[in-house]
Amino acid sequence: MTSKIKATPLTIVIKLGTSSIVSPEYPFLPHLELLSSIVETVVHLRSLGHRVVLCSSGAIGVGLRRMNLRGRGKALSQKQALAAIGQGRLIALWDNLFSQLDQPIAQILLTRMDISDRTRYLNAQNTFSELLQMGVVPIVNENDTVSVTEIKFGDNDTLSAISSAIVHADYLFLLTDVECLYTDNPRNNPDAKPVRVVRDIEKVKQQVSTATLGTSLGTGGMSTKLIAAELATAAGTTTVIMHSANVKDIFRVIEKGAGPSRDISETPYLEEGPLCTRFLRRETALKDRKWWIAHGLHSAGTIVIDEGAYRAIQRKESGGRLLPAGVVRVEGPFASHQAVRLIVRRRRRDHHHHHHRLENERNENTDGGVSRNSIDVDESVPPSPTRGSTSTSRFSIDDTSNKPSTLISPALKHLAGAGVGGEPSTPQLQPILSLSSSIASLDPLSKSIPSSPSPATILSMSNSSINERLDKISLNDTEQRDKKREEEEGQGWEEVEIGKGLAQYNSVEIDRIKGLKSAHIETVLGYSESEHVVDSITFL
Ligand SMILES: N[C@@H](CCC(=O)OP(=O)(O)O)C(=O)O
Repeated sequence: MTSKIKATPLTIVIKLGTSSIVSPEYPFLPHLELLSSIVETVVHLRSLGHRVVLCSSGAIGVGLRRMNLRGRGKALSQKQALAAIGQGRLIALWDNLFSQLDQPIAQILLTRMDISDRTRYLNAQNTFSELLQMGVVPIVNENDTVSVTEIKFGDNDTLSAISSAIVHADYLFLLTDVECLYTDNPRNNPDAKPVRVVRDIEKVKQQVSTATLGTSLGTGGMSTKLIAAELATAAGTTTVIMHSANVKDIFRVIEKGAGPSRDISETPYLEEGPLCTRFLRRETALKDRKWWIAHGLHSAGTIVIDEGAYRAIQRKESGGRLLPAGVVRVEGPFASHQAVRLIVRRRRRDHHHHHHRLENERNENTDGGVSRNSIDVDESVPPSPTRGSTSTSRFSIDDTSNKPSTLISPALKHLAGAGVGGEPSTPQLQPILSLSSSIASLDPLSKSIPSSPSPATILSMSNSSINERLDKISLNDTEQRDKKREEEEGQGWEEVEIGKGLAQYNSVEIDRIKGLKSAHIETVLGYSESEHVVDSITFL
């Protein structure tokens, strides 16, 4: 299989979807042969000195089998109950298989809330690190029992990417029931070609439609895999989509390595070897804290800045901090020290010509809907729609490549949810309501945002009325912002999301001092905590 010589130790995350763990139809039998081969691979990787984390879905599927049910029902509570039934048995199954080869495992159940809170994030990181040092294989799943919409990752592809960032993984393997990303749906289009290497996920997302619902049990699909790849590569993790039946190819992939190079001439070997799609990690990975701000932390509001401010905050001397003078608009409510999205408002750059140029480029470079600039298409391999699997996965690729490209990072769109749209099949993260971290720390909100309840009002409301109220606020905000944006776009302006940062004042305060020099902060607010309104800025 591979040499016995110890390799440079790598940290490897392997994600297995529900379809790889149980059969998608009643009676949801576990794929024991496949699971055993995963276990052998992981133990072999460990014997070569690598650290391995497994991200395992399947709790609901195993729960269904235990209860002898035919379907999981629609209610969230039903899914949660089934996950609670199945998770124990799922981990017992893994423990059983791993213990045959004397490999200890650990169970890690996470929710998005654990990632949004810096202390909990660091605690999770410490636990992972300790386990890996002890030679244990952590097995991660979403903590479905407590994971309601507001705090859900939604799919384990995203969870595995976040786990990869937490452990600073070198590789993330997304094992699924197709071999790789294709230029089109190989089931419907015999000319569909495998995509071997992806250097620019953003381009691929614009050019390949990946609207897939995943299997009947899983929630992921090709689109969530691209989002996961975007998150993981930003954290410095090379991400690989591979058929779970080909799990032993992992050795060949890591033997070849996959540097961050964007230049195909530097990595020609990547186009050969096992059939899979490799997303090359970003040349400059975001540092842990910056990645966490950009992707782990939920943003509570938005600050729109002008182009001058955008130029200023890009300079090193700014220290990644924003002065109030450059603020054009504030969308809240948010408290000081909460994360905010940063958007630059700028004149449209010859939009018409730009659009046409993009169209032309797309037509010139496209074969089966995918540009050759951003990906490498394998002409030699015939399309082979899934093998060895009874899965109902719809690998997709209905063509939506002509849709206008979004100005907002799809990864953030997926994670931030409210107010920035999202793919219909992807669960959205709603505004997180943590009474301890968000509401209790809200500074008094002035009457200048009439729709915003005061903290006292919020605290006296029931949880459901708080949620309703916040939903309304964010809906109003979203509607207003969309309307304003439409008006402005018509007048030759556009707004582009550029990053995130930590607010130094609350939304009402920043609204009052926007456009002013820092020296005036004290005069207007009666005090001045900082001359900056946003700190720790992280660009997308
Ligand atoms: N956490 C849930 C499944 C989440 C999910 O569906 O993930 P996936 O099968 O990877 O799309 C479970 O263990 O059943």
